[in-house]
Amino acid sequence: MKISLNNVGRRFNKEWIFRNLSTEFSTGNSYAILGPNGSGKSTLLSVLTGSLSPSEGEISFTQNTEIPVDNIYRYISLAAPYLELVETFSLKEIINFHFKFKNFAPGVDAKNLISILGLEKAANKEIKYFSSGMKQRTKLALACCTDTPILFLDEPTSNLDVQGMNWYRELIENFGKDRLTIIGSNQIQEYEFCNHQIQIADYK
Ligand SMILES: Nc1ncnc2c1ncn2[C@@H]1O[C@H](COP(=O)(O)OP(=O)(O)OP(=O)(O)O)[C@@H](O)[C@H]1O
Repeated sequence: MKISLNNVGRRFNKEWIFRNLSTEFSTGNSYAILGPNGSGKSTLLSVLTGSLSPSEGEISFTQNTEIPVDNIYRYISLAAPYLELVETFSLKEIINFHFKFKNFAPGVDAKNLISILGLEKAANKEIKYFSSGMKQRTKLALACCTDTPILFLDEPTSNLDVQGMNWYRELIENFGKDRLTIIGSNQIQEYEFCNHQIQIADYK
C-alpha cells in the first residue's frame, strides 16, 4: 500500500494550513505527523484518509493498482478524538457493530479483543458509563485489531494514564507490524517507535 502526495496543499478560506507537501507513505513504515496545537496535523490526516480533498496538488492511493479515493475508507482504520463511539451500545455491542463492516486482525475475535482491552467486567456496560480512558482504549483497540493495511491514530494516548501508555505501546508492537501506520501527535511517547517524521511547520 502506498499513499503518494504531489505538491499537496490545503487551505480553509484564505488561510493555507500546509503547502507544497510531496512525499510517500508506504507499508512497513510508521510515520509521525508533528506540530503544536492548531498547526494542521488533523487537517493533514483528514487529507490522507480521503475525507478532505487537497486544495492544490494530487494525492493517490495504490495497492497493485490505483484505489479511487471514494473507496479508500475500506483500507483504513482510524482512532481520533473527533470520532465518537456510540454511547448507547455496550462494549460487546460496539465490537459486534464495528466488525459487521470490517474483519478482525488475524488471531483476534470479540472475546479476546475484550481481554486485550482488559475490560472483561465491563463487557455488558454501556459506553456512556465508560471513563474517558476506557473509551480511548476501546477506540485504539478497535482500530488496531481491524484487518486493514492502513492504521491512522490521531493523539492516541489522550486520556491514558502511565499504565495505559504501556498498554498502547504493546498494542502497537502486536498490531502495527507490516502495516502503514500514521500518527498525529505532539507527544514523544506516542510516536517514538516511528521511523519517519513530518513536521507540519516545514510546509507552511
Ligand atoms: N473546517 C475548518 N474550517 C476552518 N478552519 C479550520 C477547519 N478545520 C481546521 N481549521 C483550522 O486549521 C488549523 C489547523 O487545525 P488542525 O485541527 O488540523 O490542527 P492540529 O495540529 O491537529 O491541532 P491540535 O494539536 O490542537 O489537535 C487551525 O487553525 C484550525 O482552526
